[in-house]
Amino acid sequence: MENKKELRNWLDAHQLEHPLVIAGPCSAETEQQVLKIAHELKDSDVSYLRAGIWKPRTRPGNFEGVGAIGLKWLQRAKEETGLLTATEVANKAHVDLALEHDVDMLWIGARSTVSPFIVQEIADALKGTDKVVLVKNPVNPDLALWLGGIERLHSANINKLGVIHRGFSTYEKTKYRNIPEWQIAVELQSKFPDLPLICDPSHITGKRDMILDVSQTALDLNFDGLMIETHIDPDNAWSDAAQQVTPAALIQIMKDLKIRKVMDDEAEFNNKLTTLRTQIDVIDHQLIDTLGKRMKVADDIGHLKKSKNVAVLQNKRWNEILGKMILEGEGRGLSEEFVLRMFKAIHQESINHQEKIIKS
Ligand SMILES: C=C(O[C@@H]1C=C(C(=O)O)C=C[C@H]1O)C(=O)O
Repeated sequence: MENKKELRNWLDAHQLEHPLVIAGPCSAETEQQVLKIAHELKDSDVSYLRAGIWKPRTRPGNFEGVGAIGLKWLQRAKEETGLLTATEVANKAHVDLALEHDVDMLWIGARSTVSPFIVQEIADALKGTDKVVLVKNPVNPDLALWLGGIERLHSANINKLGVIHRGFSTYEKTKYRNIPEWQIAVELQSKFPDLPLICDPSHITGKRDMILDVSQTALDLNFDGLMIETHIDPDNAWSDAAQQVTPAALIQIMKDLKIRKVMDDEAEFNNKLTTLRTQIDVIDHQLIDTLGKRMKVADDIGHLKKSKNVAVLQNKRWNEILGKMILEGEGRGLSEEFVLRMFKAIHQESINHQEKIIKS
């Protein structure tokens, strides 16, 4: 699949002056709950009312969604408020029911995107549809798998496509529920600049008080829209209580978000930008040059180790370097996380160089 301008058509047709907003409860719970949320969101920036009807839960025994009856509640919400509707589908039966109930936007969840069999089944069931279909990233940070989902839908003649970035699972405990790994979304944008890209800060953060901050980052990275879980009584929600916000909080988030332009034509701004970018280019050149020099020293160490039959990995020395560099980084405004990532990558390259020498 190639990038093409038309990929944006369905989004442009909304003629919005703000990011696309998809909001509503994690799960549809009762008809009254769905209708109340819809009415509270009716006059906001929200275009699509979302609600989970079938909920894929990590472990059995939790609330797994109300099922098809919830689609009738969405239909009624649309009739009463004019909001378009959106829900997750995970197999052919879901697709058939969603289409029967005229759901306007369907998305494939992160746990389904990992399975090409499931995505293909959904693509076949949706063949040629004029509904909007969005693909959430797979739970593991695999851009090819994510794009593979889009390509399967595209091959089934579905033209109103988009992607949702909901973060990636990790075994490590972090401040996020699912770490954003923004560079994956940035890479996706550079491959498909016209494919609408939506951020789901609710699943990235898992916590309502971090949603504004992550939404702002997404907009600063040129995301086209936001999907935010919204509930009239978040603390008593039947699923994902901690990450849902009230409709009033959602409206406030929309007010607080700063929408930035992609570029500005003013000459003075552009001159300054060019000067600063020239500085970055020079520094990047120095970085590569310095790294090349460091690897040459690692090669010399490799030869030395080979001559005395000494192991490549030297944990004590390595941990000393890491400790020192974290401190030095701190003094220069570099986060521990960044210094660790960067030096782990450098260490791996150094090991690869020495391995090559020792094995030769
Ligand atoms: C270069 C060495 O080999 C390995 C690579 C290191 C590095 O690149 O800094 C540090 C320790 C070793 O694990 C060394 O032993 O000093």
